[in-house]
Amino acid sequence: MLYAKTTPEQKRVALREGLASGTIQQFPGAFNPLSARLIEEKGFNGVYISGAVLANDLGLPDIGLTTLTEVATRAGQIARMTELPAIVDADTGFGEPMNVARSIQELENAGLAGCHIEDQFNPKRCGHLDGKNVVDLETATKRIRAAADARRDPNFLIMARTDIRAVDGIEAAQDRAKALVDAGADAIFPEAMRNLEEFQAIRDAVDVPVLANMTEFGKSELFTTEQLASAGVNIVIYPVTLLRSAMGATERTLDTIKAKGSQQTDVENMLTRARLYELVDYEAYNHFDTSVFNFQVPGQH
Ligand SMILES: C[C@](O)(C(=O)O)[C@H](CC(=O)O)C(=O)O
Repeated sequence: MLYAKTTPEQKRVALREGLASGTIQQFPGAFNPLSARLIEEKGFNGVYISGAVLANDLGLPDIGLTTLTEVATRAGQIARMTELPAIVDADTGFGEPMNVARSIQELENAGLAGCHIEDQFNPKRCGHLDGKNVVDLETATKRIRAAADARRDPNFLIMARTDIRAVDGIEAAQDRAKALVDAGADAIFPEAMRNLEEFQAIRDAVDVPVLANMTEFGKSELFTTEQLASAGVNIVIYPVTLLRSAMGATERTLDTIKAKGSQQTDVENMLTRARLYELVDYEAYNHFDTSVFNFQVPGQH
């Protein structure tokens, strides 16, 4: 009950071990702390916290409008509710390299296991839209160097995301990935790869873990974990998938209520009261007194 028992330090070790395990790691995107619980219960390796989801949840587009405080606070609320490691989308790092350094320390404080910092210009765009721009190599590597230098826990994972593929092509993405690793990145997130060969090209260029972003309605086909693993990918995120599913169900139920005057026909698709209580561990709270204070008071037996 209450928050996770696993400490942020332990989660960071678990993330590193997972990445080194040789098994592709699956990180679905939680859209709130409760969905992180479900991700854990279903046996996934970790929780992804998407910048698009955090922005969209506030009714905003994903163009860099959210602040470090908002992201760290919400990501922390999600991370503390699961025993799994959580990694968060830190966009461009929320400013200049010095701001990036502070962002890393705040995300460590919030209990995250790692984050990714990207090389887009501000205002950033969704990685799967056209018309993106990337910063020059020096600016991109400074962000990563600042991030790597700032962390206090050496296991906090600094992942470099590059959006350069859409701007300058796959060879430029390979070159940039190499430079970002030289600057201190622990892993590479090559955004908007067109096919498995492109993932393989990044894999061949670097010797750190490679991430695949399996976001729907984007530029990448939705490959299976088996396909991705065969192209050398180590970790896959499904960033907006659960928000899209939940909002799809929400829209359908609203339409049902409107059309039929009742939600009755949708009830069978809902999480039951019992299941919801199970996810929030209701029973444990009910038994708090008996489990915590179940000892013999001296002199009273
Ligand atoms: C990964 C991503 O940055 C995110 O915010 O989750 C987005 C996801 C999306 O918009 O589908 C991205 O730019 O790919």
